[in-house]
Amino acid sequence: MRFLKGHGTENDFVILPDPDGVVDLTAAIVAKICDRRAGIGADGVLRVARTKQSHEVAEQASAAEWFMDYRNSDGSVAEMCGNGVRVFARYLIDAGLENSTEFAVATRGGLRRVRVETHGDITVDMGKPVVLGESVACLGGHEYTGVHVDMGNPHLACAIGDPVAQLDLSHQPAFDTCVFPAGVNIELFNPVGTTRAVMRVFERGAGETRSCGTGAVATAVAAARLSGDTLGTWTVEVLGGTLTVILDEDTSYLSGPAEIIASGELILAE
Ligand SMILES: N[C@@H](CCC[C@H](N)C(=O)O)C(=O)O
Repeated sequence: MRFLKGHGTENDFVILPDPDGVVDLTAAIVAKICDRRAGIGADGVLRVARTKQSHEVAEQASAAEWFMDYRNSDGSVAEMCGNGVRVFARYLIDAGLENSTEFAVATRGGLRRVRVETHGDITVDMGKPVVLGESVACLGGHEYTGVHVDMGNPHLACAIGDPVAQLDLSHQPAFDTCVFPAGVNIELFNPVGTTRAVMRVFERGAGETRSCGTGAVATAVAAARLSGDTLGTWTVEVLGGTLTVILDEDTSYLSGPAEIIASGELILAE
């Protein structure tokens, strides 16, 4: 089958166009595609399906033609992926499947409106972040208290005093499984002033990635709380580049680059 490869601030995805809804994506197939040696290699898979044919999100069909069926690199299903939506939107435009500069994409986490900026970046309306309290992540013998933010998917965004560059994220930080029974994406960030944060992330189902869009918004929410605010524009620096997050009264926006870098033929054999 045909595939494309794309990334948003180096959060990378294999895109599988499936307009007729015929691809049966098992967890094993996804994990193999995402394997960086035996497969194409990616943080996740974006299956491009018609919303009206996708029973999980069919109620969004009147607003969005296309459903982003997102899978993590270990094959698990996730509700939302902020960078994924931006790369998905780039694919829809390049493929001529959307002709307007503003449209909606269906996700398991709900409808997300995207806008193509004149300078080429893609902005997503990420919805209003839901703050659900505080919890703790443990890494390298340290306990970091963070903010539990629901972005459609679960996040724990922890401010750390030291530069994030020295963290060892080769293993998942420990977290409270009673608070996060379905797992959690953990952001560790260093606030720099009142409008900038440097972030690293350990994603549920993928390990450390070079960027995470929902994680960048969760980080902005946690960083804003530290500076005694809840609104404003934040620059979130990740290993793979820079994202901009706007925290508004009613919603949040994520902006940044999104690129398609390759296409080819995938031989799907289990
Ligand atoms: N990289 C994504 C988040 C992908 C899903 C996440 N790993 C989860 O399981 O919730 C982003 O850009 O938001």
